[in-house]
Amino acid sequence: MLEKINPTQTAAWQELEAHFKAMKKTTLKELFANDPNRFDKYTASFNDQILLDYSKNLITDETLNKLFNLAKQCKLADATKAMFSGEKINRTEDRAVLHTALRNRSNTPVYVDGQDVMPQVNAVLEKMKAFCEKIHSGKWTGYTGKAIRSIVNIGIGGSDLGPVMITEALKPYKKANIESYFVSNVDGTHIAETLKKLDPETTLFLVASKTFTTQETMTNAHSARDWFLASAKDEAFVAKHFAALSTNAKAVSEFGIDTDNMFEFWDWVGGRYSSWSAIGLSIALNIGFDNFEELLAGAHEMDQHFVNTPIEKNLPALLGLIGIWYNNFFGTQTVALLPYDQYMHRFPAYFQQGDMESNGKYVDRNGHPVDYQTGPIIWGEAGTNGQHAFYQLIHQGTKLIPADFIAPAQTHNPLGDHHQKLLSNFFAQTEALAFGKDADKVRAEFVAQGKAEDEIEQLVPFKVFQGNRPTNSILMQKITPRSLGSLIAMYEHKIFVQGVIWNIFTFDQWGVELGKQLANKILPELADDATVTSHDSSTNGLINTFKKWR
Ligand SMILES: O=P(O)(O)OC[C@H]1O[C@](O)(CO)[C@@H](O)[C@@H]1O
Repeated sequence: MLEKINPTQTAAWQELEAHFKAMKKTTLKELFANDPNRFDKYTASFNDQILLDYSKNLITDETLNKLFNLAKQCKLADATKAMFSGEKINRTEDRAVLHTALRNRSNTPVYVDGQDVMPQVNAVLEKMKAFCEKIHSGKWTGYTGKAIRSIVNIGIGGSDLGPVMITEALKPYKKANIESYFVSNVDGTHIAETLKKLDPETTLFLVASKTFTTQETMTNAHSARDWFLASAKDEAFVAKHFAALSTNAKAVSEFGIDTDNMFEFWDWVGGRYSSWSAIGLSIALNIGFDNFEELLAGAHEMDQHFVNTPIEKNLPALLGLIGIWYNNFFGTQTVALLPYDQYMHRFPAYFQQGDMESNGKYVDRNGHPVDYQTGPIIWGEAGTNGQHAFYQLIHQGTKLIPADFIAPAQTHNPLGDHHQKLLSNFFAQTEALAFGKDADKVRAEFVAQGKAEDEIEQLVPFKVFQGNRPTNSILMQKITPRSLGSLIAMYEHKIFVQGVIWNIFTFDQWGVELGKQLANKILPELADDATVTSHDSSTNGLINTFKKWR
């Protein structure tokens, strides 16, 4: 059951506030100096695939115990049970939240409104498998009898970011005879530039939209259809080149896609949690269905870990609670996700939606504005590119930025000493952030270089690194479909843990609606050149200047 507990009213929160005052002056240097076993104590591993080192955080046993108490007092275990068992914890939409059922490889029944959802989940997976086989074997042919070579996923938000991120992250597993493309932006440039690379005879479009009403996706899908028909001429051929991934069968058939070519999912799958559903078809086509199943298996293993592992060794819970420590007590505003793996370059963007659309809420589960901070701003970039861009501010800026460093021990491209160099940066950065460089060390370096004393004293302040910047290191053995599935599920559950404690509804996203509504109101106003006066002066002025200049 999902209770409505104000976290700030719990005894644990009050204790954490008092503890924070005592901890404020502690440094990572002291914490490590006082405890030679800190690494052993503050690491948790998962299946020999993922090692979470959270020792470089401003925490002690006392901090962790108080955070564990907070989780208990906010009834995290009950909320977890409620989610996994199909309770309608997404109350503002009256929906269950069951992305975990999509990857429930143990096949235990999961009930929504008294009905086991597993038979339908498995049936869609079977349909996806059969479809992948037909495409990969060349049995599925286009309107001129040629095999399909290009897959274009048309979707946005959760119907795009997961497929893009996972396809990129798993590029080493890509099927040789398939090229994947992703079109999301309603900016005509996105589809126009993509279509330039395609041959209508060998292209399959996947229209990916939970609702099948999203303006961007439907506009792009219609443009793709027009482009296709300009060559194919006959609407009957659409069935060979368009498939739909959706919950909305009626809208799919109205668009003209044969419902035989529709891969279904359900309202209990949130968009940003939907890569495990039929939305993952573009992934399965790219890496093969067996690898897609591996992804599901890895996520399922993390689900089992999350449900069954005591909180002290529970990776998602640890990440979530340590995140709360910074967000709500240190007052940090952001979290950087920094994957040291080029294939993972869209990982920060993926969890930007995953986290910010989930926990970017100021109203609690009672409908009252909160008087504490909720979801952080998520951002990041692949290492080492980020180092040469924004790390200056993380090292020497005035803001405290907790960061997760993620890297695989094994590379898919063992080229010379590239990977050693990459990983030496991965290790060096968290060391530098934690321990910095004090004035004495800076001075000693200058002296060794033979610099004059007055010059040294002028430069010292600029060269000091205060350190004490917290990080998590997430070392993976290798990025494979299975381990990536586990990693994604770990972050999904981290978000869940935080949403439970903040007493917010993590699985709705009403905050995206107003902009959509207003855009729909403005769209007809752009149809002619008449002066617009129906808005505020800024909006009127911008629209009228646009009309003059276009
Ligand atoms: O899959 P759909 O229904 O096209 O929605 C796309 C995206 O739009 C959103 O509703 C936000 O605008 C996301 O939650 C969702 O992932």
